[in-house]
Amino acid sequence: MTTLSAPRAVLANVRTTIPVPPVSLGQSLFRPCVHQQLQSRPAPAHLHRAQHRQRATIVTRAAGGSGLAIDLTGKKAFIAGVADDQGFGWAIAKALAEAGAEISLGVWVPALKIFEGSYTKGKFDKSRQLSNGGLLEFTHIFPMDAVYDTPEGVPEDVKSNKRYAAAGDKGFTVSEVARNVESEVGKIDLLVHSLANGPEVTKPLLETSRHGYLAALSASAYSNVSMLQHFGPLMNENGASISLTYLASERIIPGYGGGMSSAKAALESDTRVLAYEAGRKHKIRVNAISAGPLGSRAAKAIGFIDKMIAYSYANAPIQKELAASEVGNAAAFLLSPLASAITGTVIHVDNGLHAMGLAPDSATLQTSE
Ligand SMILES: NC(=O)c1ccc[n+]([C@@H]2O[C@H](COP(=O)([O-])OP(=O)(O)OC[C@H]3O[C@@H](n4cnc5c(N)ncnc54)[C@H](O)[C@@H]3O)[C@@H](O)[C@H]2O)c1
Repeated sequence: MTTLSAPRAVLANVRTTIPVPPVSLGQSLFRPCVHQQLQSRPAPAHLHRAQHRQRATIVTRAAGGSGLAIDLTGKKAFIAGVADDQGFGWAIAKALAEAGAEISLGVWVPALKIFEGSYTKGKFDKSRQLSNGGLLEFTHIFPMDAVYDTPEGVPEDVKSNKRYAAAGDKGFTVSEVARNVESEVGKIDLLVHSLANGPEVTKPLLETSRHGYLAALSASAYSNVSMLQHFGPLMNENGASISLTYLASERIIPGYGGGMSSAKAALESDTRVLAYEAGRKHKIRVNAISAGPLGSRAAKAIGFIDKMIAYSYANAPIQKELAASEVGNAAAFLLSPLASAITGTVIHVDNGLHAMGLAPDSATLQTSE
């Protein structure tokens, strides 16, 4: 395990060398055929224009007392669910770094080699730029698989899988990663769960198997319980955690299947119960962000993210494409002392789409009586 001041230094010391074929990122969610289809489809022109419009930065220090700053200097964050620079996890890492926090990552074992390779080759260098001229650094990177809690619970075929075997003898289960974080990073202040997986996400709930449903719940909801269970004891008082959820938990979103809507509903319900339990036990806060659509790697695998982005643009109160950085900034606020009285809450960061009860662009509304 390592302290990373430059990509090469960072990744040279990462404990794992996991040989993975280029498209092995989560076979269930990252299906190359769907991905390619989406990449070849041009996005609507207004989306290109809107894409980079929202790039708010976090002021790490209030200049001359003017303004309210998010200051996380001296805070240590652990973020599970970063495997490239396109998703919410990366944007949250960046926002927390802008605010001065030290960041460690838990990277999904099957994605680690690719992440490591891209990082080392400088593929993320542009997105690592911080507003102070520095670069986003990760002090430690831990191999992790959030569907396993203890080594005893890892099936034999996973243990013997070469990618998992290469993850090293310190382990990748949630309890082992928590132990590794404690010994190599020390106590942490901020915990981020930015991961989800549902092997049958493209199937309607009515056609979802028991196995697929429970797998979605395990990877996308119980993983958060497990993280708080194992990381809670090593969090400083007044620390905070967040997870990422989606509107499909509370409204019908056809196409978000495989039990993923159920998993997000569980995640949100758990946010309330865990806020109480972890609040009393560890004096930490627990919240969730319900994010609008973003064309992340995971979302592209679902198959209709471009349409969801266009739908949101057409129908949300604020007509612009959601930038991952907006979720990052909201996360930085929720994790900061500025949100010290906010816990057990799901905050929508979706340009207001959740508040709509009618789609203004509906063809039905255009027809004359
Ligand atoms: N993209 C959207 O439109 C959208 C909208 C609302 C909420 N979300 C949520 O945001 C979170 C982050 O997703 P994203 O869209 O940024 O995509 P992403 O692909 O950047 O992140 C998902 C991450 O989960 C990791 N992962 C999958 N299974 C894992 C496991 N068993 N153990 C550890 N890590 C695992 C992947 O490696 C990946 O890094 C998810 O909870 C997702 O449901 C996404």
